[in-house]
Amino acid sequence: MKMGTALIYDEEMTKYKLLWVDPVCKIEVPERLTVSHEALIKTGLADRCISVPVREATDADILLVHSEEYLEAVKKTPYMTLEDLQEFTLQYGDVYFHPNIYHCAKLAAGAALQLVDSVMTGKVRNGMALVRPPGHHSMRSAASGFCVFNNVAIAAQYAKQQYGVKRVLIVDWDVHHGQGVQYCFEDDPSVLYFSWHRYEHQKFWPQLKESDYNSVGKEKGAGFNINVPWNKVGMKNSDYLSVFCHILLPVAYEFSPDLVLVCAGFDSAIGDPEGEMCASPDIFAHLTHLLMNLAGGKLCAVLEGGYNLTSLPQSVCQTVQTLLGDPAPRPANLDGPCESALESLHCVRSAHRQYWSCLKHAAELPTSDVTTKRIKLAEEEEDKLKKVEEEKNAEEEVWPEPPKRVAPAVRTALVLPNDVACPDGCKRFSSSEDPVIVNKLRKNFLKDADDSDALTSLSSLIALVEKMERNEICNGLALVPDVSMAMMCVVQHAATALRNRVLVVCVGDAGVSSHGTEDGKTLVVQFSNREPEEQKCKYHISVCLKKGCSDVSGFAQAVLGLLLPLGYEYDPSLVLLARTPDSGLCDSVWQQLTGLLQGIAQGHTLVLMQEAETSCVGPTASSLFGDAAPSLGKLHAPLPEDVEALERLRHRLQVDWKLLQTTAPETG
Ligand SMILES: CC(O)(O)NCCCCNCCCN
Ligand SMILES: [Zn+2]
Repeated sequence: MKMGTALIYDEEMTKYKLLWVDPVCKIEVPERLTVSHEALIKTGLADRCISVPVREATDADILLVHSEEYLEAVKKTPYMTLEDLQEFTLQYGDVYFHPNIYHCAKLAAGAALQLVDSVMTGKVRNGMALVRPPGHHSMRSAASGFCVFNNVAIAAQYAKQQYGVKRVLIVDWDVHHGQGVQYCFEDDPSVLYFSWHRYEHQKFWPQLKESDYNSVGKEKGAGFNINVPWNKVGMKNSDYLSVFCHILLPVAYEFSPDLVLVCAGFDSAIGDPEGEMCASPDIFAHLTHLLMNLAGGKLCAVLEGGYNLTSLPQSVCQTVQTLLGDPAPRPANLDGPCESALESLHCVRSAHRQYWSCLKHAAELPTSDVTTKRIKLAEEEEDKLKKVEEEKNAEEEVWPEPPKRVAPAVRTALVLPNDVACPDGCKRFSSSEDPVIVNKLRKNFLKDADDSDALTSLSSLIALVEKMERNEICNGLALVPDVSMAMMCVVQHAATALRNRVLVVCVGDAGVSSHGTEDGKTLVVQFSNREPEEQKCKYHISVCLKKGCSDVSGFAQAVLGLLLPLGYEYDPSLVLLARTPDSGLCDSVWQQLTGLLQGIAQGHTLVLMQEAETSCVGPTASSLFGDAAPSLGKLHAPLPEDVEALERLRHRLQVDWKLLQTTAPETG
C-alpha cells in the first residue's frame, strides 16, 4: 500500500522580512517560500500531496532544545520598536528579528512537528515542510544564521519523546554547517547527525574548528556526528553522490534509524550565492531517493536554506517529486569526485573508521600532516587565482532546466505463469505473439523450438522491455523457466534495439552471458560466493562474498559502496536484476536492492526470477511498485575478509570507475 506525501506550507511564514540594511541577511527573503510553493502548484506536484496544516510549537516543544531565558527573550520581540529589534539582534550573528518572526518561528517548528506526527502515525509515508525562518544554526540560547528555533532538532527530540523513536538520522544537505544541531546531539548516540558544508579550511562562515571532519561527537555520542567539509567551492553531482555512497549510506544502514529527518537546505545547488557549488537541482531527486528505503520510508524533509530563486524551487520540486515516488531523472555525466572532495572523503572515513564497522578498512589518515599542509598550500595558491576568476563570473551561473520526469502510465508489469496470482496494483503482462520476435527467439534461443511456454514467456519479456524503452511501463518482473537464457535474450535484444546501455545485476550463480561487455554496451555485476577466475574486463565484475548474499551486512556494503556508484557512473537505460534460487538472499535485503536500483535508468528495472520462486513475487512487486523496503535492522560487522575483498576490488576498479574512489590519488 503506497501511502501519500505530506506537504506543509502556510503563507503566514512569508510575513516577516529584514527591516533595515544588512548585506549579510538581505538574501533571506519571503519570496524564497512563495516561489517554492508556487512551483509545486504550477507543476501539479502540490495537488498530488496531502496538505497538512501548520501549528504553533508550544513552549514545551521549544524547550526540548532551547533554554527558558532564550525563549522568554524571543517572546518579547513582537512588542519591540525597530530600534529595540536592531539592538536585540546585535547579540547574535548573521540573523535578524522582526515583530512577526517569533510567530513564524513557532509555525516553522510546529510545521516540523506536524510532519513528524503525520509520518509517525502512518497518515503519510513521508513529507516536506516549506518553512522559514530556518533552524539548523540556532542553539540552546542563541539565534544564528537566519535561524530562531532549531526546527529539526526540536522534531528529533519530539519524535523520541512522543513516539519512543530509538534512533533518528538527521541528514543536513544544506551548504552550511548546522552547528546548532551538532551541539544539541553531540553526546547523544540516539541521533546520528550528518552534515556537509562549505568550509574552506575554516575560512567560510561560521568559521568553526568544530565543523571539521574530526568533530565526531563526544563521550557516548562519539561516532554519531559526521562532518564533511567542502574545502573548495564548485562541488558537483559526483562529489555529492560519492559522499552518499562511501560515507552516509554505509553508516546509515549500519545505524538503521527508525526515522529520517532532512535539514533540506538547497543553497548547496548551483547558482546559490552562499554555496557557490555546481550541483544541479536534479541531484536532490537522487539524494532523496537514496534515503527513502531507510526507516521503512519514514522521511521528513524540512526546508533550511536556499537563496537562488531559480534553483531553489527547481530543487524543491525535484525533492517532492521523488517523495511522491516518481522515477528520478538520469544523472547527467558523472565524471568522478574532484581531488579536494576525495581529500575530505578520505579524512572523514578515516576519522570514523573506529566507530563504524563498514569503514573499518578505510585508509588511514595521511600520517604526516605535511602532506595535508602541502596540499593546503597548493590549494591556497590555486584558490587565489580561481577567486579572481570567480568574482568575474559568479553571477552569470546558468544551468539547464531539470528534465521532465514523466511517470509511465503503468508502473509495474508482471510476466507470470497463468497459475501465479498477480499482486494487486500491478498489471499482468503478456504480449501478443509478435511473429517477428517469436521467429527470432525460435532461431536464436530455443533449443527445442517447440517449447511453447518458454517461447511465450520470452516473447512477453521482449515486448515488456520494448514498452519500458518507450517509457510506457516503468518497471517489471518476470518469472521465467530459465533465468540465464532470459538474461541473455534480454541483453541481446537490448544491445540491438535499445539505444543505450544495460546494467545486469546478477545475484547468485546463474551463468551470465558476457555479451556486450567487451564494448561496454553491457555492464555485468555478479554477486556470488565463488572466487571469480581472473577479472574479465572493466564491464564484467564479479563480487565474491564469503557467505554469498546470505551475509546481510557484507552484501549491503557491497551494494552501497560498489554497485550503486558503478550503476550511477555507468548510467544505463535499463537495469536487469536477476536472481537464482541459490542466492541465499532474504526478502528484506532483496527489497532494499530492488528499491535502491530504481534510482538508476529512470526506474526502468526488470527483475528476472526462476518460476519456482513464486513466494518472492509479492515482496518484489511491492518494492517495484514503490513501497519502501523494510528496514534491515542494525547491521552487525561484515566479515573482515569480505570488507577487505571489497576494498581490494574497489581499489582495482577505481582506475576505470571514478565514483569508486575514496582517497585522493597519491600526489606526486
Ligand atoms: C539556513 C542557512 O544555513 O542557509 N543559513 C545560512 C546563514 C548564512 C550567514 N551568512 C554567511 C555570510 C557569508 N556569506
Ligand atoms: Zn545554508
